[in-house]
Amino acid sequence: MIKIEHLTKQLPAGQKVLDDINLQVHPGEFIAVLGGSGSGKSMLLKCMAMQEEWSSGSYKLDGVDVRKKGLAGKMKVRREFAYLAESPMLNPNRSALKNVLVGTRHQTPWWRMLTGMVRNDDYMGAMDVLEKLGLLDKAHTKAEHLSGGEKQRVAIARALVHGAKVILADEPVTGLDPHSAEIILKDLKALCSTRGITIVTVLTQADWAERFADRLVGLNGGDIVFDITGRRLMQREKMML
Ligand SMILES: Nc1ncnc2c1ncn2[C@@H]1O[C@H](COP(=O)(O)OP(=O)(O)OP(=O)(O)O)[C@@H](O)[C@H]1O
Repeated sequence: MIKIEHLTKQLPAGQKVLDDINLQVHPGEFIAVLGGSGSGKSMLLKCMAMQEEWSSGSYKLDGVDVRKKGLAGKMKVRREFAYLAESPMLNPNRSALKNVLVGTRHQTPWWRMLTGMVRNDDYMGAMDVLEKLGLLDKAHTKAEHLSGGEKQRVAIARALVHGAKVILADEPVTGLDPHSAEIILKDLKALCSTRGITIVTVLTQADWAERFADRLVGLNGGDIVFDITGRRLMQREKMML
C-alpha cells in the first residue's frame, strides 16, 4: 500500500504547489487525479515518482518509509513505479520492441542501454506484452513512426516488462482521438483487474475518469478537495475543481 501523509511541496520562490496532501492507495486501484490547470496534478505524480524532492511529509510503501531510506528508498520507487509522461520518452530510432526491451535508465543495466542486447526469454516476454496491448504488428516499427496512442501503449508495455507494480501516468490520453483514448484507458483498467497493477493517472476530461476510475481525487490549488469512489461527479464537485 502507498501511504502519503502531509506531503507539502514548496517552490524555491515560496509558492506551495502541494499543501498537506494525505492519500492512501491500495494495490490494484485505478485512481484518476482531476483538477484545473496549475492545481498540482503533475507535481503530485512527480512527487510520488520521487522525481521531485518533497519539502515535507512521509511516504510509506508497504510500511517502509522510503523518504527516510535516502537513495535506497528512491531506487525502490524507481524500480517499482513507472512514471509515464504525457509524451512518452522513447528512442525514436529503435523499434517498439527494442524500446520495450531496453527500458529506461532506471530499469536497465548500463550495458543493455548501450548495446541493446537482450536474452531470448526477455524477447518472448516483451512480445507477449506487446500482443496483449494489441501492438504485435507494430513490434518492429520504429518508434518515430508510431501514433501518439501507440507510443503510450509502448511505454505501458515497457513499464510492465520491467516489473512496475505502480504506473503513474500523466495525461496519457490528452491529444488522442476518442478511440485511441478508450483503448489506453481500457488497457490500464485491465492491468488493475488482471495483474493487480496500481494506476494513478491525471485525466483532464472528467468523463473519462468517471467511466474508468475506481476513485476520483480532485485537486485545487495544491489541496485535495475531494476523494471519492468513481462515479459521475455532481455539479457541486465539478465546481470545486
Ligand atoms: N519547476 C517548477 N518551477 C516553478 N513552478 C513550477 C514548477 N513546476 C510546477 N510549477 C508550478 O506549480 C503549479 C502546479 O504545477 P503542475 O504542473 O503540477 O500543474 P497541473 O495541475 O499539472 O497543471 P496542467 O493541467 O496545466 O498541466 C503551477 O503553478 C506551476 O506553474
